[in-house]
Amino acid sequence: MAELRFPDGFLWGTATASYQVEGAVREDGRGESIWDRFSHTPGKTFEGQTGDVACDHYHRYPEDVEHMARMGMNAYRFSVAWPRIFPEGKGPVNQKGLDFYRRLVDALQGRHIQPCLTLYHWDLPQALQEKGGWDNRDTGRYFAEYAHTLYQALGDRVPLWITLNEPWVAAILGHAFGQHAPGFGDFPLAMRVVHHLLLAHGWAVEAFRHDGPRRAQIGITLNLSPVEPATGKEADGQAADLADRFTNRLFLDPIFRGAYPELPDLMRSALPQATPEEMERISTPVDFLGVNYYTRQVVEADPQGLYGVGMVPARGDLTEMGWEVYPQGLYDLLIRVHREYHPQAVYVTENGAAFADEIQDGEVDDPRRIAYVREHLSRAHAAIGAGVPLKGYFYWSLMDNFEWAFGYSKRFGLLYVVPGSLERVWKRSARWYAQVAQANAVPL
Ligand SMILES: CO[C@H](O)c1c[n+]2c([nH]1)[C@H](O)[C@@H](O)[C@H](O)[C@H]2CO
Repeated sequence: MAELRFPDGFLWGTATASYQVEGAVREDGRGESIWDRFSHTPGKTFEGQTGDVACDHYHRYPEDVEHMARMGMNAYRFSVAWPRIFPEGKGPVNQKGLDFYRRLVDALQGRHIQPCLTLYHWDLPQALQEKGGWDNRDTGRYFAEYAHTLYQALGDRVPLWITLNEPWVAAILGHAFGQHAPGFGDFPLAMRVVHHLLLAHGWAVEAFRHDGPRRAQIGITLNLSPVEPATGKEADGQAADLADRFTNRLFLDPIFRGAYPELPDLMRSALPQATPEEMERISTPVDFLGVNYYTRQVVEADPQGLYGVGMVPARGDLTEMGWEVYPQGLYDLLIRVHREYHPQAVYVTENGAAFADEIQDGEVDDPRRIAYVREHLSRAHAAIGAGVPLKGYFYWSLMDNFEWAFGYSKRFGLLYVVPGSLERVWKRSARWYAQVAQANAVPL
């Protein structure tokens, strides 16, 4: 049978995040996070749903690790809840919180699954938010101390470390558009948060280089998407260039080039005046870039739009999130990032889709998810053939979980999570993905 073989040692994993799967939000000394506060604020999430219980991964992780092992996964990307380690964001360590992640890493290693640890996937301790959150530079210092604590506790048992998950989403959706925690609608604030998150990333990488684990690697995960103009008109091309600067290059340029991209005056003036030392720190070299890819953006010149940019509504094959299924975008993005930013290594740290999954007689047949993953993996394979140092792929997500403001209404998982019982049921895509991982090849 025709197949696309991947390089030996390629990582096949799934991804989750603490607030989306763990639950147990009051257990073993965990402090409140900004997502506890936000999800409990009326009107912020679908039907007021919260991550209080989520998938109860905090207690069910042994079963979940067993599912990963049965799927033949050799990697698992998860995030640590900062408020479990420092309930107040700083100060004395909560040992019980640290012990949970030690148990999780033990379970993964016991099944030969490489941990890939994200230090920050949006669940900032609420106590720090009350001191200004990411608008306060000190938060970045506390983040580096939190990172250092984990480096010491887990060290080389975690081969891959990610400082931040999608700082653009944390900054812009959380502080400019108000759709995510902490729920502000203040653009200048959001641009200060962009800079402070990048400083936090730099401090955490410096701490890693200074006395972190020797054989492990550190990087950052960015949400990236190709931006295309709706037409060949010059105005649409300019809109696409601006959208690319504001979404992709806003983080790629500081991290890999040590400077922000040219931005419109209003946007630029909202960024704090960065000193050369700060840009040096932000661009402390990383070992890899994590790419979260879901879809492309198509934009047009629109005087009513933000900075004159209008998003063209996606058409064609759409997921439950309304995102266009556009596998070619993954190839285009990987090639662009490789040629323009030259990361030493790249991982697809998230790629996946929500579809209207239904369980019937204990079965979940999800052919669209199988097609989605097969098409994206074929583009990833082509990118490797074109020279991109792609070392692994993490499907989002291991299981259906708390999809932020959408609550549990969007199912991305390979495992269907039964409401109420939280029983995990393999979707057909889980069995398909297991075959891919075990063969290290995609059947065509
Ligand atoms: C445009 O999609 C973003 O890159 C993106 C999509 N996703 C993400 N970022 C987040 O990293 C996850 O926590 C979400 O659950 C996941 C699915 O929505």
